[in-house]
Parts: sequence; structure tokens; C-alpha cells
Amino acid sequence: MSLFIINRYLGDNERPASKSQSEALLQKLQQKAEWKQRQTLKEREEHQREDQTEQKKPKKRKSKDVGFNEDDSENHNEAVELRRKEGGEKRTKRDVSEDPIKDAADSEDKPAEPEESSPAHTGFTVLGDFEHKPSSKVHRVLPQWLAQPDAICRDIKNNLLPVCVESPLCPQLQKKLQDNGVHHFFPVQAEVIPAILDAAQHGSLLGRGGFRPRDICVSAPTGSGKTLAFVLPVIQVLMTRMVCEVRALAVLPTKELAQQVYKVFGTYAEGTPLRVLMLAGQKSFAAEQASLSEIRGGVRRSTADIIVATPGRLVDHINKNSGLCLQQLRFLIIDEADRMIDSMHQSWLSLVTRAVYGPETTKLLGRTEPACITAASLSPPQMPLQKLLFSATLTQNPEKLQQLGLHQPRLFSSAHSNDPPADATALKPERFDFPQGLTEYYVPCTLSKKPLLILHFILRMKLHPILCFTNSRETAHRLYLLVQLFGGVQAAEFSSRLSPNERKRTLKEFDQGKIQLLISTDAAARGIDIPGVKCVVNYDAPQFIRMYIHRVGRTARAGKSGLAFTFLLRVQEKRFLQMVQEAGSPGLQKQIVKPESLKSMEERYEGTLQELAGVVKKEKTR
Ligand SMILES: Nc1ncnc2c1ncn2[C@@H]1O[C@H](COP(=O)(O)OP(=O)(O)OP(=O)(O)O)[C@@H](O)[C@H]1O
Repeated sequence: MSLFIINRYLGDNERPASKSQSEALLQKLQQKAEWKQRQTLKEREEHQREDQTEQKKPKKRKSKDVGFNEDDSENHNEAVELRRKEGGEKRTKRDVSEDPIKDAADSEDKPAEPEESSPAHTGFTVLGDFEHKPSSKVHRVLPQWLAQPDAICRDIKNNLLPVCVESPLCPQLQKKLQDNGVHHFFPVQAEVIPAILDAAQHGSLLGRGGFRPRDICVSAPTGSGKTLAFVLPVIQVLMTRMVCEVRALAVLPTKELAQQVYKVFGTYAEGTPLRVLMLAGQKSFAAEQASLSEIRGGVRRSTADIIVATPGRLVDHINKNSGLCLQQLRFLIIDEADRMIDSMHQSWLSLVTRAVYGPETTKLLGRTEPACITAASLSPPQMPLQKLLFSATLTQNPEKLQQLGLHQPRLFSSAHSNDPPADATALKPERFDFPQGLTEYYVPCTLSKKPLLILHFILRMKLHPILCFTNSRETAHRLYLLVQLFGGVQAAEFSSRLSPNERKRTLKEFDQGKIQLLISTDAAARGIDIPGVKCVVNYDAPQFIRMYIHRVGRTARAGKSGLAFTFLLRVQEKRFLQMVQEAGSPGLQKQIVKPESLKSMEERYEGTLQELAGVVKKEKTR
């Protein structure tokens, strides 16, 4: 018994054509072909006549005529038509076309259209005819949570919520804020603090119908107060804990940033039972290990509730089993999240996740890594791990964000609040929000005039303190040497040339106003909070928009005003201005420094350059 019936296409008459029928058909088709040939010749003559009179588009018509043998094509068409009728061969658009010249042109320009010209074949599907099927364009679409975030108001100054009025924070933290001069919440804090507290109001253990809290992503401008937006609610949730265990882990890309966030945690945890610890390589590994736990009553106990770490040191502690226990972790805070995603190759996140859920799934109240939500997965009560992501330039790329394994994420963003809703789901070039008090300039210049310009900014325009960025540590070092040799400016450099302690001291001195010009690589571009910086100079134009946003974001913080200058060579201007504009900048103004303004410094500058050559040579031989 046959399992399949194979139906073949039998032509218009639905039965095989006999030999005489084929011959008749062939004759008919040949006549038709001859008639068409005559028609085409006639048309061509007409066209030629038109061409002679108009002589407007000779090339286009020529291109249609050249390289395409109409007659061959026509005959070929008809022959194929016949063969197909006889044998059911695959049929293409060109085979049935009325006008091969038009087809040749069309087939280059347009996708193939459905074959309406042959009514006899309606309803017949040509298998494997992929090439000629019209293909629709793929529109990439953002997931709902990214496309429609909770909007954070951009205006810091006019949207201040008093700390004491209807505050979600406990009186102890409110007082702490007042003591530290914080009397109002910034918009990002007013939105994010209640959201984190709300998710934790049912206590630490969830399950049995309770819901796992949604992960939170925050994209808000530089200097808008994101640090307090996570420090305050985390402290409030944890301050009533009974036993000291690591319940919050904040991961930051650099030592300096870890130090800064550690300080803020320390300030607000003071007076509570919570203990904060830093694992960022400021101390030796052994010293950090010793500070992680202590033996009390014969049992090893954690000595930290909150840990602030860099990914490198964190991975060391997990891998070397130094006594860091993350099995009670409730909050995983990822600051500068877009940068942290880029450092995912260190696989720090998967190590943390493994350390949180561990292999011990059998023990009572053991944690299992959540997978699909089912009645069974919800039934054992267990502590949820909530991820909190923060950045001024949070990526909108779902594929990148997916690496973080977010659970029903909720996005708070100021960058998207002005986008029209109709376009909200489309994947567009990424746009970011810039601080309101920031005024951006670009200074057209030549390579040789750059050092003179920076000296002019400090000595003539009195713009200090300036934070000046270069693209390499070599440039930073040479510029530093040159400014030192020129004299009259208190300058310092900040890069990986310096030891962590030297870097720490330099930042402190810059903060204290002892340094007028800090020449830095991108090491100081992200997150560093030095409230006194009035002016940022991009001595070298940054190559990527994210880096530009973070660099210029070192000024105009916390609602203050600030200036950012970017020195641009002529070849850089077009691309750079376009990049900044596309990212949503309100616009860069052109600042021209006249050559006469630099004239008086030029002689001394030339002498300094010669001195510099000597110093650099000496350094190299050392
Ligand atoms: N509510 C507030 N009132 C007054 N000052 C505040 C308030 N919140 C934060 N600040 C101050 O604003 C400055 C910037 O805050 P923070 O460093 O948290 O910004 P950020 O958004 O994390 O910036 P970046 O993206 O550059 O890291 C800090 O000096 C901080 O003390």
C-alpha cells in the first residue's frame, strides 16, 4: 500500500499532452514569438526616433539594450514554456513575461512579484522558488520593558522632593541625609528608592505564592545621584537583619570607583549594625581575606553585610575560596553596568551566581537558581536575588543585557522620556541624556597648537580646575611634563603609570583644589565624583560616544553648571559632531581661539618643547 500520493502538475489541460498536441502548441508559440519580435522591433525604432529628438537618456536605454539578446531570450522563454508544459518543469518569472527587456531591468531593481500574468497557474505552488519570492524587511523591535521605561524627570533643579515629606526612608536615614546636606531627593532617587523598598516590603523570604522581585535597571545622566538611589534603600532593607551575612554586593569597574561607593555606604551605614567591606585590591589579598570573617564561639562568622568589590578581586576571592560566602546575598548591584557587561569575559557574574546558589540544593532553605516559574519552583520558600543596574549610558541592546540574566526587569530612564511613543519600540541609534547644566564647545585646532591651547585656558582664561583627558597614558605623561616645564600651572597626571596609592592621593589633592590641571586617561572618565570640577577638556577627542558622555559628565554634576571643550582637528570635525548630535546632545558650540591670543606664549613654548625632548630622552634611557 502506498503511503503517499504524488500529484504532478500536468499543464493547463490537466492531462499529458500528446505528441500532435505538442507540435500544434509549438507552432502556435512560434507564431506568437514572431509577432512579438516584430512588435519589439517596431517599439525599438520608435524609441530610437524619440532618442534622436530628445537625446536625454541615451545611457539608460543603451544599458537595457546592451548585453541582452532579446531574440534569444524570447525564443528561450517560449521553448522553456513548452518544455514545462510537457514535463512540468519549474517555472520562473522570466519564462512567462511579456517584455524581456523590462524584465531584465526589473529583475535588477525589484524583488520578483507574484506571477499574476498566467491565470492558468493560479493556486500552484512552486517548491523551492525562494529566489523569486518577495521577502519583507525585518524590523527589529525592542522588548516592551526597554521600549517603555518608567520615565525619570530630566530637570534636577525644579523637581526636588523634600527628604522629610512623605519619605519612604526611616527617620534615622532621613536625619543622616540632612546631616550630609541632602535636603531633597533628586528625580532618580525619588523614583528608584521607593521601587527597591517596595519589592522588599514582604521580608526576605519569598515563595509559596510570593513573587520574586523584578530586577531594576536605571539609566540617568552623569551626576544625577544614582549612588544614593541604591545605597539608601539597600541600607534600609538590611538594617533590621539579625545575623551578619553578606547580603549586598556592589560591583564596580575600578578601584577608585569602588573606594568612592564604599565611602558612601560607610557614611550611611554608620550608626546601624551593618558592616561594610571593600574587596578592590587596596589591601593585600591575605588582609582582605582576614577581614572577611572571624571566629566567634568556635564558629566562623561573616564580618560583612555589604561588600563593595571590583570584578577582578571578587573572582580571586571566589576562586581561592577565601571565606567569602554569598549564599545569603539579597542584592547584587552592578554600577556602570554597560562597562561591566563589556568585562563579562571575566565571567565574574556566572561565578557570583554559582556562589549564591551553590551546589547544596538539598539542604533546608537551600537556594536554587530560578529557572521557569512553576507552582513547584515557587513552593519552597527562598530568598530572592535582586539585581540593580545603574549607568549613565545603559545599553539598549537586548542581546547584551541578556547576558545579565535579568528577571522581569524594570527600566527607569530619563533618556527615552522625550521620544514619541509611536517610535518607542523601534531599535534606533542609542540616545542618551546629558546633564542640564552642561555647556559643550568644540575648539577647531591643529595638532601642534593643542598644548598652547590648554595653557591659554588656564593662564589666560582662568578656567581651572580643569580635568583634561587624553587618549593614551603616553600623551598624558608628555603633556604633564610639558606643562611642568612651561611653569606657572599646578599640574598632575592620572593614569595607570601611577600606583593605586599615588592615584588616590592625586584625586584627593585635586578635590582639595591643590591641583589646577589634572591630565588623565580614561581612568578618571567614569563615575569619579569631584564636585569642584568646573571644566573638562577633551585634549584628544574620544572615539566613542559613551566615553564622551562619561568624560564631560565629570563636570555639571548634581544640578550645577559646567563647561566641556573638545579640541578637534579638521579631519575629526564632521564625524565627531555627527556622533554627538545623534546621541542626543543639545549641541556643541564652536569656540575659536584666535592665533593672536597664543602669540605671546609661543616663544617660551618653543623653548619648552626643546627641553621636553631632552627630558623624554633621559626617561627612555633610565
Ligand atoms: N539629593 C541630593 N542632593 C544633593 N546632592 C546630591 C543628592 N544626591 C546626590 N548628590 C550629590 O551629587 C553628586 C553626584 O552623585 P553621584 O556620584 O551619585 O552621581 P551619578 O549619577 O552616580 O554619576 P555618574 O554617572 O557620573 O557616576 C555627588 O556629589 C552626590 O553627593
